[in-house]
Amino acid sequence: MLDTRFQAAYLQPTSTLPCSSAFATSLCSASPSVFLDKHKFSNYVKPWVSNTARLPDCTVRFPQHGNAKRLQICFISLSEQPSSSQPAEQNNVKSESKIRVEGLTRTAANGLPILHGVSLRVKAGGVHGLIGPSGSGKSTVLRALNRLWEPPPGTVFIDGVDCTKMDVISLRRHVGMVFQSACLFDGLVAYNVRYGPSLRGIHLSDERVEELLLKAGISEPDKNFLSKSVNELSGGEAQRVSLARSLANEPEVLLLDEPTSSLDPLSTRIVESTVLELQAEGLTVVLVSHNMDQVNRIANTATILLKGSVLQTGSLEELKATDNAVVQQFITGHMD
Ligand SMILES: Nc1ncnc2c1ncn2[C@@H]1O[C@H](COP(=O)(O)OP(=O)(O)OP(=O)(O)O)[C@@H](O)[C@H]1O
Repeated sequence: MLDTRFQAAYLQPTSTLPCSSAFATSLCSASPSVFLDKHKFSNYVKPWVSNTARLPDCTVRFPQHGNAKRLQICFISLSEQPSSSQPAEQNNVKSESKIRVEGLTRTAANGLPILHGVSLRVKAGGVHGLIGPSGSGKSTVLRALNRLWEPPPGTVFIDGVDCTKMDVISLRRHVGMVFQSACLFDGLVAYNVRYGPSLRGIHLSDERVEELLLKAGISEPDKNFLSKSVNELSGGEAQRVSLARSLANEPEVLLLDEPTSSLDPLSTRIVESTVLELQAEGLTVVLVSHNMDQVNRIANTATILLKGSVLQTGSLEELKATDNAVVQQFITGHMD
């Protein structure tokens, strides 16, 4: 039986998605802590996926009969269930860092190391770039920050509180994440943007939805766009709708995993301006980007990761001033 919080989550709107077994595998490895009904899982997914442990991101249900390549996904990441532990804001611990990572280590199921003792700090209201070559562990660090995989206790702190001690649903509302490839719910654009607040009984007006879409870089988001099916969106539009959906929750921290990878230069600049505007209002941002120009435009601090270890972390000025030639190559965008 599932934890009662997650049974409740089953009642949330669902999305049915045709998919290949490869997609199912990547879904579960990208979100290794999805809660699921273990019986259905073992019937339908075991051949595809080895990690059955946890799924904080969404609930994945598999049909009892019929086409095993249709996943029914019940998203819970934006819902607010009763807290089983103290959320950060109710805890009186004060911290200079909005985010503190201390000796974060992860080892893959096959024993291969992914992260070795990563430590970094992000000040409240800062934009922190996570830089490094492909496979260096940037997304793994990012996903630990809102427990898309469960970091070891005592390694990830938000406002000084160990994130593993927080209610995961509350954590995710305050620490929003936008993935490189948008993962939208079946249905209309407006439904997606309204989804998080609607779970708290808040209905966003069309005007507010349009405003959020505009902030996310959609130019002239009119009623026609709001009533568009997400299946009709381009990759770049879907990425921006996904950003608008995160912004609708008014997060305190936004985790951005290459948020402009599918965008044209103009839309990229609009998203960057939004990040800077929100930062001015106090939002803390962690940005994974391969684009060093972008990091230079919007980040004030950064961490360079290399093979799962921190090469250097600090302000961009400190990184630029270092004598380390490898750091210099990263920071000037001459190595990736
Ligand atoms: N669940 C997992 N099981 C096994 N290996 C994993 C898992 N998650 C990540 N890895 C491996 O860990 C390494 C770091 O992956 P990660 O996605 O964090 O890198 P990245 O720096 O974000 O890469 P990119 O820039 O290409 O997105 C990769 O070699 C990846 O294959």
